[in-house]
Amino acid sequence: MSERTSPERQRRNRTAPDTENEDEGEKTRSESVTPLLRIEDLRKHYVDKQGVAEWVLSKDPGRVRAVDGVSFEVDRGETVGIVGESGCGKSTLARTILGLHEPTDGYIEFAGKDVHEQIASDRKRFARRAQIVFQDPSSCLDPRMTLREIVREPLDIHQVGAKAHRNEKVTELVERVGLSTDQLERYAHEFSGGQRQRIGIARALALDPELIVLDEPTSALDVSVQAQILNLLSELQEEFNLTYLFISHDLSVIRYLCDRVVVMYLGQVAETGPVDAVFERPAHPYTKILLESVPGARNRIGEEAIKSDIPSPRNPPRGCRFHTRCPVVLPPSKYGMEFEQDAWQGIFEYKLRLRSGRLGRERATELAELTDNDGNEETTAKEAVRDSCSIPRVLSDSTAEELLDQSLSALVDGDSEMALKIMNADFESPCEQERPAVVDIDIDTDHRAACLRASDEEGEQ
Ligand SMILES: Nc1ncnc2c1ncn2[C@@H]1O[C@H](COP(=O)(O)OP(=O)(O)OP(=O)(O)O)[C@@H](O)[C@H]1O
Repeated sequence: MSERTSPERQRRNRTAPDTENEDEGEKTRSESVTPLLRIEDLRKHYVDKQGVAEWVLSKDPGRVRAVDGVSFEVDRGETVGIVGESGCGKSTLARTILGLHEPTDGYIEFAGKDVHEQIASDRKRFARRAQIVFQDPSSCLDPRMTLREIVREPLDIHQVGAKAHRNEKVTELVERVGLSTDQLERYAHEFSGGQRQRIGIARALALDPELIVLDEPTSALDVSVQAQILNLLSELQEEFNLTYLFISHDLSVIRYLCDRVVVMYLGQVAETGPVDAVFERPAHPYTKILLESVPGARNRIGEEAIKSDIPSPRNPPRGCRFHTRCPVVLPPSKYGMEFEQDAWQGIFEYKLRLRSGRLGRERATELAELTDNDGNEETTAKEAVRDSCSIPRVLSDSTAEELLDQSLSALVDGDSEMALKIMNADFESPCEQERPAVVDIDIDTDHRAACLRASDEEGEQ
């Protein structure tokens, strides 16, 4: 890892928070330079209740590592996007930041102060400063309440001003989000999806928050309605000096709305930086795949473009979590970079298939039967396995060739365990061993990625 001071650290150094004079509503000098939100090595693990029997018997029930060591910052007035496939921990991250989940470990700072302490001393005050808008507003809009009551509820709970003032504020908010005051006595179910989302936004704005977490706020809406809501969010941000944390699957929406983006993979940060830098010069293989798999305007994550299914956060791969799907896994250092990349990817694919149990003697025989080679049975099966994993018939490195051949022989003899043992001992990628640190790609723009290839390049500079 670089000896240089990371941008995060540099920013922190110039901000020694002077929070003593921080009266409610008063912005101190330090607030203007301190990031509004600072997350450091945040973890949120759920107790895994899947398989109740196992859970009851086990003294150490399994854990779902939904968020597992995430660090980033959000400056005031910024919009930071959180993107990643379903299940990578985006919502858990958002809810933990807002204090809706207790973190397992790590630190969350809001306006220069520990969120945990802020919540412990005055949960209501923190709730006024940080609000959330959910994907499906219906889930949090009580069907027995009218539009007026829904938007007024936070003001009532927090006892903001007299009743007349609250009603006045409701009218202003309703008009500001593009709804009509004629609709104030209507119930939530009488509104369309887009209108319900406007209600959710008005409600989130009621307490004049500084931060709004937008959890997939437009993904349930039609494209045209989506654009209207995004425009509304942009206008509101400028008008009320809001900071947004914007969670989405949709890369085109992220690019449209966000200043910076955090790409998450299995509970960890894969890459982060300004949207233009990350979209135009992605440094992490996962980001590249996400971007390549989504041509056209509506850039949704094309999971089919990635080699295999996403592993479970219950049992994430060790080392780099992306190594089981990565198309550019590093070759073992003992073979050096002379190992042809294509050949190495084939060898690694063979190893992953062995490890997952997708490849055994039976499968090797099936593959051999599909070929029209009627030579020696063992040779045919070994060649069929090589072909199916795109491994050249002969590797240029003679030691590697000998070891791979031993593994293939064990496989076709029915000893998959030995076949895997050889591969584990002699073909272990650094990506399986080492969790990559998040390193600078471009220190000036705060573009960073967690990939051993990026670390190697940084080390060479
Ligand atoms: N209460 C819970 N108990 C156990 N596991 C949970 C709980 N909530 C979420 N998870 C698991 O944690 C992981 C992360 O879930 P999370 O909802 O944060 O992901 P996400 O990226 O927001 O997904 P999506 O885009 O589908 O909303 C998933 O594997 C999920 O099944």
